[in-house]
Amino acid sequence: MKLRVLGCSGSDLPGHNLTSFCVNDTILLDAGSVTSSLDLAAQARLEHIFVSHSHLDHIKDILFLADNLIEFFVAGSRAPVAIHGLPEVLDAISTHLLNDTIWPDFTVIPTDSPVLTYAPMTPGVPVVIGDLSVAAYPVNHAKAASGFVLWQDGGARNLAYTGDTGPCDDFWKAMDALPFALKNLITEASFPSSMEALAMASKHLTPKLLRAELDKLRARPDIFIYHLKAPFAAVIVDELARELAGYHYRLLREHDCIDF
Ligand SMILES: Nc1ncnc2c1ncn2[C@@H]1O[C@@H]2COP(=O)(O)O[C@H]2[C@H]1O
Repeated sequence: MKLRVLGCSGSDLPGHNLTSFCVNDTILLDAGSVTSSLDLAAQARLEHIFVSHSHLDHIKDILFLADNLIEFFVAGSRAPVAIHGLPEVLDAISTHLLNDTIWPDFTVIPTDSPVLTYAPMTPGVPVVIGDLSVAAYPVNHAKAASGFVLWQDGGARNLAYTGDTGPCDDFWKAMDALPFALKNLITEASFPSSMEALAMASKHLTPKLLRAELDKLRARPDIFIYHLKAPFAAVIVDELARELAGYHYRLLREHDCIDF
């Protein structure tokens, strides 16, 4: 599976795009920076959006994407873009965002061929899209949040994405219980270790907390780190080098294109 980084920052600043990854040109993992990263033709190829949680930095471009795509739906010529996620996450988007107050409800317009549809996920139950399977596993962030595991070829190729998360046990237990060995992990390091109290209050990780989380895993995947808060990035990078000594890891960058 080909993953393109549209945005991987924990901050919205020039040169720092909010979280969004594009998989195989048709699937988004989160939608923080889609419409400013992909041209219209690329946006029109999108068929599925997997939303980890309902914080604005992970969903805001669902709004602008829906508006951009309406011309492709007038004739009823294609299926709606499916928004996948935990029921609580989709309820939050429906209640607080696509509610005809903050933004038009593109799940009912155009009436004969809506742009968007909700596809609630049950944790651990895969959504199958061609030869790719995607399953949600709860993490510790916001009111409700999940990461996702994506796999192909019976698990021979696989990737887990935690989304934003603070310390949690269940996600790591689920990763070790997968019927295949986890090979790749995208996870977060938002704040420096000196800001652990804020990280815990906002349900995020520091390099020190991340190390403790990784030590819960029996699997030893390659690690890809995202969601650094830009003002603290230099410190976080230094701390990661110390805390993750012995782990194979790299920092994600916008425009990275990785074949998992
Ligand atoms: N209790 C808190 N105190 C200060 N900042 C917070 C708190 N909770 C959340 N935040 C900030 O609000 C942000 C919302 O998006 P993030 O989860 O990326 O990161 C979060 C923190 O930067």
